[in-house]
Amino acid sequence: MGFYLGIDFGTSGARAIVIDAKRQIQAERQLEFTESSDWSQCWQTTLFQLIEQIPVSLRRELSAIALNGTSSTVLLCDRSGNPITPPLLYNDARGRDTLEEIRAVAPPQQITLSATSSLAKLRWWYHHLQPADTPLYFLHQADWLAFQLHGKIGISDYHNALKLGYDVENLCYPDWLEPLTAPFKLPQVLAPGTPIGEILPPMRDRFHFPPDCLVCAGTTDSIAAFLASGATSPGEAVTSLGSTLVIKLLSHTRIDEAASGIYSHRLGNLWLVGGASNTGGAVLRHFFSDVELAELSQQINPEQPSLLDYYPLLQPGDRFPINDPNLLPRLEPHPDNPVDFLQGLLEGIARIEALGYQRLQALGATPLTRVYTAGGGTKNLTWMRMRDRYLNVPVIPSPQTEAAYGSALLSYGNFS
Ligand SMILES: Nc1ncnc2c1ncn2[C@@H]1O[C@H](COP(=O)(O)OP(=O)(O)O)[C@@H](O)[C@H]1O
Ligand SMILES: O=C(CO)[C@H](O)[C@H](O)COP(=O)(O)O
Repeated sequence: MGFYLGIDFGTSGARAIVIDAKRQIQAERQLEFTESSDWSQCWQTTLFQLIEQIPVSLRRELSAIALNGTSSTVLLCDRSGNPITPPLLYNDARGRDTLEEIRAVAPPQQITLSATSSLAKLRWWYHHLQPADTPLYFLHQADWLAFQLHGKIGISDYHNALKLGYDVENLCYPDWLEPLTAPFKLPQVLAPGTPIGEILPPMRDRFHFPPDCLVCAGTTDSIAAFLASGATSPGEAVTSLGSTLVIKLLSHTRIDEAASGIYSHRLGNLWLVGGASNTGGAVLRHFFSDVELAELSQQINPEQPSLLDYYPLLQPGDRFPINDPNLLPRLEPHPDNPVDFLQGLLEGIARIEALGYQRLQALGATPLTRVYTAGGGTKNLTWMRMRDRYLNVPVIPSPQTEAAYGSALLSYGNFS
């Protein structure tokens, strides 16, 4: 007995990692999402297919499972967990029109004051769905996926619940939130990693899990990447260069500033301060294949700054370090040489990252000492060198870059 399973639902695919009690990886599997018109169905199928790919000898000895999902990807379900409307994805900004009603009651620097926050999405549903005669449960992606395994409806963790307005300092929903969230049922919130319950018998039988295998409260994808990195000292940070750019700095001080989309997750008795930008690998992938990215990057001289001044976005709107749902992309002029264009994009993203860290320092976060890097951009050493130049601290790949590894550690109990 003694294996731990972490499952990461990212923006473009899902990964599973099994570790042993010495934190060594015993199995790793991944699946890309296919373009889907039914996301919840796609996630459920992917979850089950991923589990099936884990060697049955490991599954038979699993002690615990934890999942992470993309932050602010949310669902509305009936009491059996059936989604009653398509999920709203992490970057869906349709809630922008509800910000005034949130601003009217929320404290001024609340992270819910963002067009993509979970609360803004809940308010959008409130205004656009027919009233239901049965209770409707508001869940995050990670909550809903864990529910498939433990079967208890309405349970979340305080990482996922932050952008819904949960008070992570006092561990309760604040009074100002109640009038905004009725009549929806909000999840009960547990500390990430807390055991929720044993695996459901049909899941146990289908996947050959032991009956006492526990399903634990999860986290968000970029916090899981932080946990995987091994960063533990205040001043250490992790930048996730996946489809989006997310930065997280471990700090003694809590910081929340709505105008720059800066917020603080709780991590033990410290804070993970930072924010998430819509820039990142998704913009690179729009213009280049991964093979082109690798080849063209080798032709860039990282010591020679580009003269291009891009703010790479695929559509108007950013969350951090400028929280403005109407912010325009800046991708002109477009040089003929693809190497120059790619250099402009990589530098533009590096400048946004540096601006984010500068803002955190200006607001009083613990001084930055080093930046670990997780996500698909980690393999780009040219980019790493450019970022080193902008950040002025060592930029190094995380020893473990996969969020699924962080969730596996969570299920092992390291962070509860
Ligand atoms: N050599 C590279 N340089 C920079 N970015 C890369 C490179 N290879 C892949 N990527 C980027 O990595 C991203 C995928 O990373 P990943 O961590 O899997 O994302 P997510 O989990 O957010 O979907 C893609 O958007 C792609 O553009
Ligand atoms: O952009 C994202 C989707 O990949 C990030 O997961 C997200 O917004 C970061 O949020 P959090 O700090 O709550 O983990």
